[in-house]
Amino acid sequence: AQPSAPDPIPVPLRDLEFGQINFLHTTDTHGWLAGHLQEPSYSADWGDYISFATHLREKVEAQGQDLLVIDTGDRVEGNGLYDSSEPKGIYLSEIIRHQHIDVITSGNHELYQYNTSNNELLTTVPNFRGHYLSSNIDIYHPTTQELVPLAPRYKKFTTKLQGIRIVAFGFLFNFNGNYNNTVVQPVENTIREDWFQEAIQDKEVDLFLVAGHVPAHSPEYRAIFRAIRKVHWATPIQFFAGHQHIRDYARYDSKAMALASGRFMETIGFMSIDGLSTSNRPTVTSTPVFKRRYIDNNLFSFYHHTGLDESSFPTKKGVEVSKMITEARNALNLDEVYGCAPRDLWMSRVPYPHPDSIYTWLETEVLATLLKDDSRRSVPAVAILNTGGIRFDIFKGQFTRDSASIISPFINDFRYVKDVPYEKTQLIMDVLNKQTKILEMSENADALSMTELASPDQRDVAKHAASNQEDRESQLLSMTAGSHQVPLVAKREDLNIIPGYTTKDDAGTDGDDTIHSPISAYQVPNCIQSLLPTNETKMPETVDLVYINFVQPFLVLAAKYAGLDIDFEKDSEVYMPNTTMSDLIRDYVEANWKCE
Ligand SMILES: Nc1ccn([C@@H]2O[C@H](COP(=O)(O)O)[C@@H](O)[C@H]2O)c(=O)n1
Ligand SMILES: [Zn+2]
Ligand SMILES: [Zn+2]
Repeated sequence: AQPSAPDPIPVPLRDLEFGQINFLHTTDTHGWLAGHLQEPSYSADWGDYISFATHLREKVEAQGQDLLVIDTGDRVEGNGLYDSSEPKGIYLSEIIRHQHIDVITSGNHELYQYNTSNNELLTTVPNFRGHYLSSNIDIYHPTTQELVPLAPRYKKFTTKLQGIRIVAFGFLFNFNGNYNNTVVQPVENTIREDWFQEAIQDKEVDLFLVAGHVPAHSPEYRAIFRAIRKVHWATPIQFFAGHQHIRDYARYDSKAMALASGRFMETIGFMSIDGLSTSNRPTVTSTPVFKRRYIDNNLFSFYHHTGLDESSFPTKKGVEVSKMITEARNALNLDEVYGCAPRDLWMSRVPYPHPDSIYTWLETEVLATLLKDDSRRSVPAVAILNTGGIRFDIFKGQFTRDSASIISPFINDFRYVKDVPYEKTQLIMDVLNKQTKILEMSENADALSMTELASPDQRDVAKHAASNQEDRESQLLSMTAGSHQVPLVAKREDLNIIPGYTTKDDAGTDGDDTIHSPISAYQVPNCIQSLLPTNETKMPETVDLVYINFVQPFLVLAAKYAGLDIDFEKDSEVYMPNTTMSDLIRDYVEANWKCE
């Protein structure tokens, strides 16, 4: 762990249940390779994860079993370790490569910017040659301009000890917000291509492995499941999922499961399968047994699951990588203190609006006081911000350079359109905040989902049904009941129960390794707004409509719905040039949050 990371708290744990093949899975790490420096439950770093995977591999291999390590993308954007370097990501790529990863894929964040996807092609793919898979992404090569697959479409391999014959794919969900140097083919089209159909015709396969930056419960994974089942009615399929930033597990049938392992290095997903027919043992006919576990990323959990301790756990490589992270953080000055937060500000632990809501704080304090273009000082404005642009809570205490990247990593401009009737801006807000898909009537027929504007974990509305009190209480009850059904090795009287994940998924409520008390979660809107004041006291008739540029494609549709004829490409201009949300937050913190 990093020198300033808090010690983990001893808590009751559920064991891992191993099988013929075992998996460790990360997704949506978004640069958090240092772990969480303000939260003991997630305080292990990438070096610790390397030690953990090494020991777990030794442990299962000693039993004649296999271990594979998977990562399903969104490794970039969201933490100072990635976003603070110039160019971005120079330290991150060097650190990540030290983990042995058997199957690795791209997320959408690898594709938003021209440089990020090129960095995948020129650095990450070669670093993980033979392991990086990209079934539905092509890229215009930066030197030849030729459209080429980002990485091989699929691979077939046999595991070391069990001789399990695996055909593996690497998918990205149907993403259309990529920069124009990449092409993401819809999954439903990809699975009709010859290479995919040939790959799934193979009869000598014991397991299909579909790794992807795709939600566990999604039309894309259902389509892949159906395509494989048309040819192989009974071959087991293991999906690894991501993008929604939630812990989740989907059961497609008795032999096809999907595991999603959260976000931001909070969770190391574990999966095992037993009872597979293999090249070594071809005759097993029973239904395989799938087990899943969401491991809290901290040393207490790692020691427990490996049976090791403070002195026997660290490996040479793990310690070296932890040191690389410390050195990178120092070189980037990530601990530089901008101010001290007087209280916690939450994304979804409190309702919105609320005095402790980060969005209420942004609306009423940050945007209202600091967002103003010099040339538009006398013009009132309504500023619209997508809640998904805000990525994490603010904890009471030191607010650092790292915190600024963590809360708001994106280089999004503010733009504006002048003379928009105030009433229409409110209609636009209503449309943006509907949880609907809108079909663009113009030249392309892509559906834009307004929920893309929100924080990723807000998109699965069903999951958030769990935010109401009744459901939380029943979760707590079933969690306690569940704890009787699985081994609870570390349950001792002196162990605390602390707030954290209490996951409910298709296999029940016993997936988390750590028994936690629940945390409240409330739905927040897709977009928030701030009325930027002038000296005028009465409500203006027309305003500047100011917005974060990420919102523009959605705004185009919402404005049409509101009956406005605005050509956003032509009619909008940059508002407060060279200013990002992160800059405004930093300015606010420096001016208002003095440390004692
Ligand atoms: N420039 C950007 C890019 C993304 N966002 C927000 O992030 C969401 C995607 O995040 P995942 O980690 O789930 O892939 C996206 O839907 C936006 O809400 C942004 O605000 N600005
Ligand atoms: Zn993500
Ligand atoms: Zn994503």
